Amino acid sequence: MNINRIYFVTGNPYKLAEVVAILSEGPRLPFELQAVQLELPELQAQPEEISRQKCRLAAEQLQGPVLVEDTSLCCTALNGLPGPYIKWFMEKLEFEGFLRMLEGFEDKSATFQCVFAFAPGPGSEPVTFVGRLPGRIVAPRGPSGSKWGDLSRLFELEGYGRTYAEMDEATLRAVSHRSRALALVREYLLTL
Ligand SMILES: O=c1[nH]c(=O)c2ncn([C@@H]3O[C@H](COP(=O)(O)OP(=O)(O)OP(=O)(O)O)[C@@H](O)[C@H]3O)c2[nH]1
Ligand SMILES: [Mg+2]
Repeated sequence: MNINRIYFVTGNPYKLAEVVAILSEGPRLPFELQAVQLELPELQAQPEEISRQKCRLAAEQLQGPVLVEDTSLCCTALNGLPGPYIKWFMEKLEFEGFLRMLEGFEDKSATFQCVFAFAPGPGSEPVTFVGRLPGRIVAPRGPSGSKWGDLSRLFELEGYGRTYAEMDEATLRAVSHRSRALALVREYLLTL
């Protein structure tokens, strides 16, 4: 396939910076990654389908190869909710309300899930890549005002005893849901 530039489409500058940083490590990809700041509609569906829909819209709008990503936070006690709607839950409930929602449940386990979707152009069925990070929801710990907001202070990574906000960048980059998914994206892009 003759691709020399892929658009990474997101409205979130932190997500963009992280994707660029992770992809710039390791073997060099034979494509230029070009950031496009665009807020795409996220239609109601299962996480992988939300990403595929974002990807189809982006490929249509930009008429070229596109990569998008959507992050979910899935609570076991809530059968996977809020999932892809976590952004709106945090905006409307703030962290106190979110914690209250889980108060009645003993099981506080949760998973960060990241779904990338890639399409070589409009009209192509997007391919998806999933990365997961297990943990649990805890009372907030770590600096407030960090780039991912309060959610990062509520999620404690399994096996680390530290919240997302308390982790150092290098360790996170090695283990995060986004890094795990991007390892699969890289593997796929290298086959094109
Ligand atoms: O603690 C965190 N560590 C992370 O690594 C992380 N990645 C995303 N998020 C948050 O989860 C929601 C997903 O929303 P999301 O995937 O739709 O992102 P977005 O709307 O900001 O950008 P985009 O959809 O334009 O790409 C948003 O509230 C993000 O702030 C994270 N929180
Ligand atoms: Mg979004």
